[in-house]
Amino acid sequence: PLRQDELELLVKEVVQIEAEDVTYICPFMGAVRGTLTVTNYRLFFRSVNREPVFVLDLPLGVISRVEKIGGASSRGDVSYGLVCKDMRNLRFVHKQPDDSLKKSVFDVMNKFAFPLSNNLSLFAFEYNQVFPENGWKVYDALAEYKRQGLPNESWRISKVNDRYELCDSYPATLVVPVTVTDDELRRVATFRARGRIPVLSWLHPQSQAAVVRSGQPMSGVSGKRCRDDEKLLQAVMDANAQSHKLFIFDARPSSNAAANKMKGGGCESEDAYQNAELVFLDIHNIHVMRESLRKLKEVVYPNIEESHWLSNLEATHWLEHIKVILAGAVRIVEKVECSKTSVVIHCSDGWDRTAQLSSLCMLMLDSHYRTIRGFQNLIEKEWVSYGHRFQQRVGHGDQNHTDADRSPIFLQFIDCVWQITQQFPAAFEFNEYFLLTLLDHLYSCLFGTFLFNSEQQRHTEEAQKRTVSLWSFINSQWEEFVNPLHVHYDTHVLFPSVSIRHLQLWTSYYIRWNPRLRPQEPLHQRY
Ligand SMILES: CCCC(=O)OC[C@@H](COP(=O)(O)O[C@@H]1[C@H](O)[C@H](OP(=O)(O)O)[C@@H](O)[C@H](O)[C@H]1O)OC(=O)CCC
Repeated sequence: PLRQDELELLVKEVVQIEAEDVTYICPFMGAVRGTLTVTNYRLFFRSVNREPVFVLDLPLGVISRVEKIGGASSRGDVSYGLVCKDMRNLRFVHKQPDDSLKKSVFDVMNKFAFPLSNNLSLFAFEYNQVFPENGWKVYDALAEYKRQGLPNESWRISKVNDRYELCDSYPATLVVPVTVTDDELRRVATFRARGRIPVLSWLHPQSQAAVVRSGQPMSGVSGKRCRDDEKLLQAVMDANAQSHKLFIFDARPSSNAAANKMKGGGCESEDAYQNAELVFLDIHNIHVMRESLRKLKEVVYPNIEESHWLSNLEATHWLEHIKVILAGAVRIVEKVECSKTSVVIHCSDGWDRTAQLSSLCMLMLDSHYRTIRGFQNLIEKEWVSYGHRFQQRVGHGDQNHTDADRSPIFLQFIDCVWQITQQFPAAFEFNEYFLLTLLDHLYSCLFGTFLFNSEQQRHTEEAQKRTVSLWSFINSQWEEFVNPLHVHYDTHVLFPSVSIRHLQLWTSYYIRWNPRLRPQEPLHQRY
């Protein structure tokens, strides 16, 4: 590849402004003078009069907010802070242009960093690079269900959501027990949060035990029941000859499930679901997770206070949340694999914690998802097609950085995947660089894969025609993302240890920008 320190424009990428006398205030090296170039996709800073040259190459989508720090100094210098979504903050000082009419480089940066707030479209809708493979074809729901041996004598493919009229955040293709009719499904949809009815995510190839996902039952404070919902869950259980029990995993703390009753939500009562056992997994909500990452960023960037490192890390609760999510997924895997029992996973809405749990348990249960293409399928299925609200959780191109619906749920999932790769280094076809690249493009707004909230929205906005899939790019340089240690075992089920002693802070991601700490060296060995 070309030398990284030259600005290499992508197709449709156009320089918007260039400023000569800009100084980057590096927290580690101090002031670095250089030129700052802003394009419709990225910010590119290159030092002058310095060996080796220092470069910052940042997709504008990573910027969470640009804030002016203080007014112009006596010498007309203005200082700006760029708070980023990828665990770093950048600080620049720029000589205010003499005639204030001229747009400053930061005004231009603001405009292209927040296109949605400036009546511009995301760069992904201009970027039309052609790759050897069309990544939008990587995932096909029917092919994936066929791979799982579906439909079969117990499970059918329903078209009840064909034009998203049953549930606008679900995919058009749903798998349900053969004994439940579409009309019954429509009645169940009125009883489950946002119409997100219990549907099949994964079927065990040997035991036929099922992993089913859904939104919470809208039982409310009065404990309303829905016969069709009860029949559906009974049919899920009956579809598995191996077991006379159904485990319902409610991802939430039981207190939150109770609190949701006030808003009409709630959980399955054991008298209404006689053959079901209800288990709460104590995973906190999106607000708790957003706050936890905010605290983690504070303790890792820019400086790591050596003396209180471990207590500061513990105080963020980040690794505690990772542990609880992994522990929940392992409990589900034990039920499905060892007890051959079918499970239903839900939370409040069924698009954050439920997606984390269903995708993590499928990753442990089915080695297909541990291949590069299989993992792409897993994300397209359990996250993209089942309506994880990527746009809302990330806030692509939107300047409203205080939006309480933003939350690092997908990052948390990738962190959990990374933890499992550390415990089973040969079990995955992909490497750490693959996971880091995915996260970079969660924010970059270069590809269409993570830009929407639902399959319906993706169809309406013709995402597949108007944007490039991240998988087109990934699969065009496949060898970069392969794990050399990988050995494929078809029927290997992974049971990761979830004790906090075996979990690690993912320093290659969270402490990526502190050059003094070489990420390949685990942090705890340094203190
Ligand atoms: C008095 C009014 C009661 C009330 O507002 O209930 C609302 C709940 C909000 O429910 P919670 O489950 O705590 O929080 C919800 C979940 O995080 C859900 O994700 P998921 O898909 O993982 O479910 C998000 O989509 C929702 O935006 C969020 O509100 O708030 C709480 O339960 C907080 C209790 C500490």
